[in-house]
Amino acid sequence: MWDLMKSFTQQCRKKYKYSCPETETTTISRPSFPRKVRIVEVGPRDGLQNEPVIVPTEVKVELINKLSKSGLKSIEVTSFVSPKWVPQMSDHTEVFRSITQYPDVNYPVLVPNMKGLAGALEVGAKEIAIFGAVSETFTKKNINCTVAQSDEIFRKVATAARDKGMRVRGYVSCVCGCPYEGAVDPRAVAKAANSLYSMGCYEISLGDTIGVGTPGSMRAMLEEVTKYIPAEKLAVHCHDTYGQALANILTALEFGISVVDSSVAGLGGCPYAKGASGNVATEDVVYMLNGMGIETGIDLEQIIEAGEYICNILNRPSASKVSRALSKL
Ligand SMILES: CC(C)(COP(=O)([O-])OP(=O)([O-])OC[C@H]1O[C@@H](n2cnc3c(N)ncnc32)[C@H](O)[C@@H]1OP(=O)([O-])[O-])[C@@H](O)C(=O)NCCC(=O)NCCSC(=O)C[C@@](C)(O)CC(=O)[O-]
Repeated sequence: MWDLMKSFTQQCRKKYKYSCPETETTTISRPSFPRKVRIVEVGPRDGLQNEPVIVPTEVKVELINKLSKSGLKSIEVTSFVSPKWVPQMSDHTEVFRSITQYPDVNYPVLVPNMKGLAGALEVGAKEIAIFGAVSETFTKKNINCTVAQSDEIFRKVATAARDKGMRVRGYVSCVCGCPYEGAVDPRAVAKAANSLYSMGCYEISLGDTIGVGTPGSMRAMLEEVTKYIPAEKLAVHCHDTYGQALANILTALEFGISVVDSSVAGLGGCPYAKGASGNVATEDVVYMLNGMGIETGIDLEQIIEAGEYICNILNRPSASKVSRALSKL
């Protein structure tokens, strides 16, 4: 048994390139993680879009203002999608116009088509996010078209937005699995990410929309995607349905990825991915990164306070383990 364990350990060392001295107390050399991580807060959009009861505009504005004070540099504010499809985001214009914008913070908005881009331009947004997916069924349910059609639409949107001087971020959904089609081929993820990259997206966020990924599937997917897109142009967007999000983020950090999407209080889910829970909680990501000595520039207390604020309004406990643990002290 012991021999078997020893040979397994040696295989793992080779595979994962750990260098361990053969002594009684083996120390595993640390993979080189990024020194700094930028967190993209998606709670006000990805988090709230799934709330069944309409959240008052002034609450959304107050939440975003609180988040702006925490040191976050990127807060996805709302989406300019069809109000028939996602009524919760129908106050996008008022929300965007009412928030206090800090000069060193980006306030991207999600845009599905040219009509959405027109709305974003009208309010003076400087950054948009477009969103593709690997799976045909998810794309049909989410934006009512095929993957090829969505590529065409987003290429037009990205070109027009960049012509107007806007920054464009791209999402790929279902990178570790699709709620309708199941397992996803990492090569298909690389193709979708590359397509967004070729449209001029400055960053591609890889979304584990239903949170089924594990460090194993995340690694396989990232190995494929990083063949085509440098790690410094990638972000990860991990939902925490199966409790794997922090482990998956750690895997991404090992690849040199230094941008992580997260949602205050772990709010959210996707209206077109039944059963998917919220994004990983921002509080939990910041706590982990603090513990690893990785800079985020974010004040954990202020994020916790913003999380408590929205949870009190929604009348539910926070999905952040860190926030729950600290509230018991
Ligand atoms: C794409 C459409 C519009 C197609 O929807 P459609 O019904 O095929 O569009 P249409 O062009 O036929 O238009 C239908 C109606 O919507 C209007 N319309 C059309 N576009 C807009 C617009 N931009 N803003 C406002 N109104 C719009 C349009 O004017 C028309 O109004 P009517 O003539 O019937 O009165 C629709 O499917 C849609 O809005 N989908 C968005 C769904 C969504 O927001 N999903 C969640 C975000 S994705 C996500 O959460 C995943 C992510 C990004 O977080 C990453 C991850 O976790 O994986």
